[in-house]
Amino acid sequence: MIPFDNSRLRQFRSLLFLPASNPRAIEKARTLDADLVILDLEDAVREEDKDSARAAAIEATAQGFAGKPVAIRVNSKGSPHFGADYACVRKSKADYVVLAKVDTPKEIHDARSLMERPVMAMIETPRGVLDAVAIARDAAAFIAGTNDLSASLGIPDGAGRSGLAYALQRIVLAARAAGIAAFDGVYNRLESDEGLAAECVEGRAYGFDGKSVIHPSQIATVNRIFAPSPQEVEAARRLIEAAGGGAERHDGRMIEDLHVAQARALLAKAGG
Ligand SMILES: CC(C)(COP(=O)(O)OP(=O)(O)OC[C@H]1O[C@@H](n2cnc3c(N)ncnc32)[C@H](O)[C@@H]1OP(=O)(O)O)[C@@H](O)C(=O)NCCC(=O)NCCSC(=O)C[C@H](O)C(=O)O
Ligand SMILES: [Mg+2]
Repeated sequence: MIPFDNSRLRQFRSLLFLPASNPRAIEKARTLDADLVILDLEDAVREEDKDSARAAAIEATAQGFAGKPVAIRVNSKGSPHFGADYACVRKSKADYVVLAKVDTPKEIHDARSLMERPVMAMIETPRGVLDAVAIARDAAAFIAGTNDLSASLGIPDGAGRSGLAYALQRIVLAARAAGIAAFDGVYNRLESDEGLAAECVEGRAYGFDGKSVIHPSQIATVNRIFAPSPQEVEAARRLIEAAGGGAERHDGRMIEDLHVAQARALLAKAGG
């Protein structure tokens, strides 16, 4: 099995999806500040474009994304496209695979050995949510598929995310129990920066490491909100400096060693 650098995945803030069938988007992605580029072979690509999208994904990963890591999202294990998709990944220079609609731990285990890449699992089916703890054991990271989940749970369009709360918490819980990264789903609206920002704040409060994006205009907001703010960085530095071990008073609150570890993790996410 291919090992993966978990500490690198925990640093990602924005995961940019784009259809592998869209050459302009591929070109554009090379100039953008997303932390991970995901070339989609699944729902964003029309049936008649699947073959050319695979060829484009191979070519795009060979050319690279200006040093940025890149993943290919493949159709689920049960799909008629899975075989050709996995052959595509094997020929590509993708750093990661994103496997859509993961239902069982076996799918991840098999994909990891078939494709010889770390596999990020999309948790976007009721069964996937319920089996998340076992699925996390072989996954490199989780990505919440909030569109598919909402649809399969019967949550009406525009009803907000309250009906997803249990699933989102379970995705983060299972990821943390296995020590892997967890990323929030996409925000579909393209012209509501406020709505996107609110969903990022909510996602960070759930414990997600970062968020999926579908358009260049969403990257800056996600990167800003999922990176520690200058105030958080300053507070973390002061806490580490002040801490002497055990329970102590600091800045009008109690701190212990776990808060020092938390502050160090925050500084690592901030880049030092
Ligand atoms: C959503 C879009 C279809 C909107 O397309 P469009 O209106 O044509 O975009 P713009 O004209 O505003 O684009 C401006 C320029 O930016 C480039 N662009 C657009 N999107 C991307 C992108 N994602 N990555 C890179 N570059 C992008 C355009 O090419 C324009 O460039 P230029 O012509 O040079 O100026 C479109 O944004 C899009 O297709 N987004 C990605 C959709 C996608 O990948 N969906 C699949 C993943 S989401 C999902 O499935 C979640 C999950 O499974 C779940 O269940 O929730
Ligand atoms: Mg989906």
